[in-house]
Order: sequence, then C-alpha cells, then structure tokens
Amino acid sequence: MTDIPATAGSADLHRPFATTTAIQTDLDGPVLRIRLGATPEDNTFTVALLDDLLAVLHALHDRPDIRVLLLTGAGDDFNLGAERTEFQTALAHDPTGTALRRMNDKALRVCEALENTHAITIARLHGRVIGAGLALASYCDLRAGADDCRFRMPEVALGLPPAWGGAMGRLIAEAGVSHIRELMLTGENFDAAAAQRLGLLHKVAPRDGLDAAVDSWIRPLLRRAPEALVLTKRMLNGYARAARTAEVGLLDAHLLSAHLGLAQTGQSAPPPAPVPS
Ligand SMILES: C/C(=C\C(=O)SCCNC(=O)CCNC(=O)[C@H](O)C(C)(C)COP(=O)(O)OP(=O)(O)OC[C@H]1O[C@@H](n2cnc3c(N)ncnc32)[C@H](O)[C@@H]1OP(=O)(O)O)CC(=O)O
Repeated sequence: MTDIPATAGSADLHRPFATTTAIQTDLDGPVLRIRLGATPEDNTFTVALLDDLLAVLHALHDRPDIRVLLLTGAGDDFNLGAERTEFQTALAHDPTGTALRRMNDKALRVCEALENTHAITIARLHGRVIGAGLALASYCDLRAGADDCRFRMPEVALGLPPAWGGAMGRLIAEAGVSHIRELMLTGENFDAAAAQRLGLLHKVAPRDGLDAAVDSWIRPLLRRAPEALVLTKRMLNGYARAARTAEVGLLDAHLLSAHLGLAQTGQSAPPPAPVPS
C-alpha cells in the first residue's frame, strides 16, 4: 500500500494525500483507492473519517492525472453507518442538536465533494452497507457489490430522519421515490439482487470476483477522453441534483434530538408541533 506523494512544493497537500488513522490510500497510476477505515475493525463513520475523506477529495482538485477513485471498506463489511457512540454523545452533550447538525453538514460536504470530483468514482461494496455507508456509496458514479451485500437504512428506527449527507435526494434520484420511501420508512434489509433491481448496484459479482468486476469498468474508463467523461458526469449529476430536495436544511435540530432521546428510552415520538403561520 503506497501513500500518494505530495505535489512538489505544496506542503498543504501532503497530509490529505497520506494514509491516515481513519483511511488507507493507495495510488496506482491514475487510480486512487481509498479504504474507509485503517483496520478491518474500523467500519463505522466517524468525524475523523469524514475529515480525512474531505481532505483527500479537496486535494484531488490539483490532481487531474487521478482519473478513477475507488472506495472500498475494511474487514467483513463495507460500512455499518454512523458511529453510534459518537452521534449519541454529540446529542447528550448538546441537546439542541447543533453538534449533530454540524456532523451532518460535514457529511454533506464530503458527499458533494465526491459528487463533484473530476475523477470517476466507484463504490466497491461487500458485506453490510448500512445507513451512512449506503448514503456515501449512492454518491459514487458506479457501484459494484458482492453477492453477499446486505443493505439497510435504520435511521427511522433510531428516531432520526435519514439526513446524513443529504442522501435522501440522491437515493431518490438513483432508485426512485417509491422504492426509497419503502426502504426508509420500513428500515427493512435488502440484498444485492434487490439493490441491483433498484439501480443502487450497477453490477453484482461473487465476493472473489468483485475486483475483476471493478477492473472491467476501470480499463475502458481509462481509455476514454477525460474531458468527455467529466462533462458527461457533470450533465448526469445535473439531472440527479434536479431531483434533490433541501432536506438537510429542513431538519429541525430540536425535534431531531427529542426524537433520538425518545428512541433511546423506547417511547414513541409525539406528533410534530404545528407549523407556525
Ligand atoms: C444516524 C445517521 C446515520 C446512520 O448511519 S444510522 C445507522 C447507524 N448504524 C447502525 O445503527 C447499525 C447498528 N448495528 C447493527 O445493527 C448491528 O451491529 C449489525 C451491523 C447488524 C451487526 O449485528 P451483529 O449481531 O452481527 O453484530 P453486533 O451487533 O454484535 O455488532 C458487532 C460490533 O459492531 C459494533 N457496531 C455495529 N454497528 C455500529 C455502529 N453504527 N456504531 C458503533 N458500533 C457499531 C457493535 O457495537 C459490536 O461491537 P462490539 O465491540 O463487538 O460489541 C445520521 C443521519 O442519517 O442523519
């Protein structure tokens, strides 16, 4: 695993391009692999992971030679979602929900940076892909999954609307509002075959054939004119964004924290307050 060298003379770029405590980077010519989590046990989303991912994505602006960005997970699962202790502690110490809102804003910046990077982004999914993990993957241009993938959006069961990364709109753009409504409201598990039918996975392969499936995308992508790919990606994202709503901005932090508190005590949430006229 090789760290990406810093651009000559740019000290600021050194840190973002290095393997950190939260992510592992590996540059292979024009392909940058980012493994979420430094060890196989690190498979939840922490603020440190968001910070490191954002730094790498920003640094990519200055590296047009990096043409493909591959996101993978560590260990048995791609990602188990937001680190529960971290977001529950954020709420416990700040019952107004501001800290949670700040975390979600950061997640939104990461997702938008992923959406806007010139590199073609590929999510390589395996094992469990839960909550924030699915949200992040939805922002990738292409998604390949092992046939053992299991997906779930458990936010509502935790007392929260699924707001992470503003992904509700992105998921709807990818899979359609009817399917996403069912998956978000019920929080039910779904497998790789279902994800492929919904358009959340473009390709499904056995776990030991997943790298070959991803490589079969990378080879032709590297033969295409970069300008044509970037413009096409921008145009496609324009259509996806048109379907997006400003759900993150609509969230009421007070309501959100009250709901999480109720979820923790096992009570049901009260009806929302009437909208003031
Ligand atoms: C809230 C926002 C975004 C989100 O992402 S919400 C989604 C958060 N994720 C979850 O709620 C997943 C919770 N985990 C589970 O449901 C289960 O752990 C599992 C993934 C189905 C695995 O179940 P299993 O029975 O196989 O194993 P364990 O339950 O014993 O878990 C193993 C081990 O992993 C730890 N763990 C799992 N998920 C998390 C997590 N999200 N954060 C922290 N730790 C997690 C679990 O505690 C166990 O650890 P041990 O040390 O072994 O006890 C924001 C928004 O949308 O706005």
